[in-house]
Amino acid sequence: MTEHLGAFAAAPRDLHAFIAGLPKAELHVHHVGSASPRIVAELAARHPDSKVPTDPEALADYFTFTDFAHFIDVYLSVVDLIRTPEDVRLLTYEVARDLARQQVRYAELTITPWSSTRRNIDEYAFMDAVEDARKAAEAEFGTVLRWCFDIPGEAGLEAAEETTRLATDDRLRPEGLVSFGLGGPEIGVPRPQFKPYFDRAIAAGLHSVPHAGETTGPETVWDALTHLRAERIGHGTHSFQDPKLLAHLAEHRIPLEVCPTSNIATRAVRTLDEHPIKEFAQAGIVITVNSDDPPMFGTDLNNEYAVAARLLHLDEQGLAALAKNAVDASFLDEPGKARIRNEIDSYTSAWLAP
Ligand SMILES: O=C(O)c1cccc(C(=O)CC[C@H]2O[C@@H](n3cnc4c(=O)[nH]cnc43)[C@H](O)[C@@H]2O)c1
Ligand SMILES: [Zn+2]
Repeated sequence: MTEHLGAFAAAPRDLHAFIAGLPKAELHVHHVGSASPRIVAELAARHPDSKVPTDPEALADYFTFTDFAHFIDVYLSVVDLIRTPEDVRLLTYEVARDLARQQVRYAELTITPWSSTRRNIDEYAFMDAVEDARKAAEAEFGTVLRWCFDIPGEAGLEAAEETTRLATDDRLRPEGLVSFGLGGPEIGVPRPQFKPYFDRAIAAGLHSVPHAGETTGPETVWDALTHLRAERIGHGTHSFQDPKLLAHLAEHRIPLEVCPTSNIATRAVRTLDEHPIKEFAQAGIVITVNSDDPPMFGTDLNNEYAVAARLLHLDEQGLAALAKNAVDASFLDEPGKARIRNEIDSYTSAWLAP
């Protein structure tokens, strides 16, 4: 079993406590990939024919991946556990609870609606379920959720068409939807083919946030910028291989949604010490730190901040700046951003006061 949370211990104890209480925003976290072992067990109990283990130790082994393709296979077995609107609501609400526990004030959750509608969940009931959970989470936990609907690229243009319809049809489109993404494997799934779908989503007012450069090289990031008009890049890990791209991302202030532990768990990067986050910082790129599929990768957002603190030699002020990067790069409205920025500043000042 991979034990990525071990990295958390590497942060000094005080920094660890500082991170735990720091108000944060999470910009790159997947809906199904956030199902905690407790939720997976509950869903599996509802649907006992599933092959997903429910025992936490067996689940930790099950969530150890040989490569990105293996990760997607396992991911889809968890997707198979979500069969009813009530499953969707439970998952969404419990994900919000886990985020709130980490002092996450705002999160953009990536949802793949096509995976649910193709499993015969009624599209209106699906939208009602996520919206109902969003409103309950905000009222009960104080965590504001917004949605990114993503195309599962490997599923092809039919899935792209359906995802675009679900994201742009005024009768369906949920109030919390702010952005449009592209996920799944990158190898053999060229980004330019999705241009017409992104054009429609952008015309409907959605922000463009495709995954790119996670498992392929910098040319995929260029494609995401040029063809999909990306405003932020999901991962962008392999951007470090192209100095011109690094300069472009820095100059145009296009944030990267960096997910360090995810890159190790899917074997996109060999070790945390080899992670290019340092090169991104040196190039002056706006870095946001995120958890991607936290329970599947044995991590959470607090751990990702601890990893970033270690790799970038950040103190409390540096961590507060990192947290504010995520707020600034988010699609929250200005008053909402100002509220979280002020909270970060007050928390940090109080922590550092003699
Ligand atoms: O739902 C299906 O039946 C289905 C059929 C064929 C292909 C797919 C997908 O490609 C789903 C991929 C799905 O994976 C999500 N995801 C989660 N973590 C990551 C990540 O680190 N990098 C890329 N994608 C990720 C993402 O939301 C995709 O839509 C599904
Ligand atoms: Zn992702």
